[in-house]
Amino acid sequence: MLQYNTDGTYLRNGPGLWDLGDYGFRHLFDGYATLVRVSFRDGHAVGAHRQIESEAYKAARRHGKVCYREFSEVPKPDSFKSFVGQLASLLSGNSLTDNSNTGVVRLGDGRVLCLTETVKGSIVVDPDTLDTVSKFEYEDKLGGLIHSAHPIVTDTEFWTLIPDLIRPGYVVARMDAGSNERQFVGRVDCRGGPAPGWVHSFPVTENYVVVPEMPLRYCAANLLRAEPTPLYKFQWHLESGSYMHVMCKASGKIVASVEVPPFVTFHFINAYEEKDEEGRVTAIIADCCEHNADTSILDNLRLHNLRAFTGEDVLTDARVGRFRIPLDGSPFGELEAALDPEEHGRGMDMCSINPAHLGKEYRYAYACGARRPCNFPNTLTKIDLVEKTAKNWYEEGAVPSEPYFVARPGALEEDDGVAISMVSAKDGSGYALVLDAKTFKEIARAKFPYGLPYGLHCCWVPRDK
Ligand SMILES: CC1=C(/C=C/C(C)=C/C=C/C(C)=C/C=C/C=C(C)/C=C/C=O)C(C)(C)CCC1
Ligand SMILES: [Fe+2]
Repeated sequence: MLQYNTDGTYLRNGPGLWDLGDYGFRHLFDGYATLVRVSFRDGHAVGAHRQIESEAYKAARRHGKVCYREFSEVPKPDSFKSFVGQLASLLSGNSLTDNSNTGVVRLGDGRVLCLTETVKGSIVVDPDTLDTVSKFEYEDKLGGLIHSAHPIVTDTEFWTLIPDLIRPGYVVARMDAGSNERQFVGRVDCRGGPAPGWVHSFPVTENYVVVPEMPLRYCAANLLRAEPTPLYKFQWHLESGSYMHVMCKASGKIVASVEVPPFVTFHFINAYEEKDEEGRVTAIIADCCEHNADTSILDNLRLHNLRAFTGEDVLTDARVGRFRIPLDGSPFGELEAALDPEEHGRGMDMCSINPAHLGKEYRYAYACGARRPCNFPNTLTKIDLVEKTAKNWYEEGAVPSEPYFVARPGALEEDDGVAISMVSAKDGSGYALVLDAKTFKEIARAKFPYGLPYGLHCCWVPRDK
């Protein structure tokens, strides 16, 4: 029995199936999407899980092999002729996967959408039955084969970033809730390197969209390769420089474009406008889970490494990277740790915040941290960005997923609510864990009758919506 007074459904998406008969994927991000739901009602929790019926998943089941280009694996060409065919289908996007194994969002109109980095991998699901309902197709002419896996979604709108690999840059687009038509807002041209930097996510403030350009850039040649390269579909171009661009949401104009120290991030936490005493915006503050400009995290997340913990501390260090992007025309921005990374064991990823603070000044972030030695983030951490401290939850041998913040209905304080995570216990069993977001102490746990695979991102569907 759960003593928890918010009714609704917690959904979590992630790559949950890595084996096809005798064949096993090698990277965490390749797995076919598994959707999990935990519905809270009158103090009770009921759970379910289901595979998302993407074309890539169905074809793999049918043929017993990889049939589309996944994060690291590609279908094996049977002959040179078929390789040429694959090349053509890559350019048209036909061979790209629609395995929507990364995020799940509830749109303003109530539709629930699972997402990955390919545009075609946007799939509408039913949050109650976990049925795969339909493809989500854009009804506009913006095109693009890939996009940021994390759009910014509110009750009224949807912001997305579309990298342009032909003319290196990014298109910023917005869409009204209830619509399938993105509107072009503006374009950012890359300042360095042969291709745009990987944009798994990006932050916004009330008035601006922040476009990161990191030196880990898409690589057309690696997209074509049959075997995974050390950086998969990407390449590290330290010489290209790293930049942060700021676009005005209303006009689409770039109001700042600064060079920053090199960085590697997948997940931005939040951003807000810094103001002076007269209320003028002087800078943009943008926070992210930053991997100390080291791409080894991608290697850390190979299944071979994740399944073989030897007791050695192999998880690379990460921090809350805080960018300060001045709006006074200065050419450089700053990047520093927002708090001492030791506070969260130098592990930092899979973050959430109180959505009421999206794009605004905020104090708390929830994420996965580390208790060392470890090969994967193994704690839940609540970051206090004002006090520069962290509260940590840890259970020996357990692997928790993203702590997802859900506000208490009627909450006035930023941390009045719960953080929900799904935990794989040391013995292989699993449970949903509900932490009081204020104290970061356990309120409840609901055991599953069986263990579930690791998963990535979450959303919350309130019961009366
Ligand atoms: C399928 C294609 C691609 C796919 C890219 C995908 C599926 C990217 C997924 C990225 C994810 C899930 C990133 C999550 C990061 C989590 C971290 C760092 C957690 C750390 C824990 O400490 C492209 C690569 C876009 C190319 C086309 C084909
Ligand atoms: Fe992500």
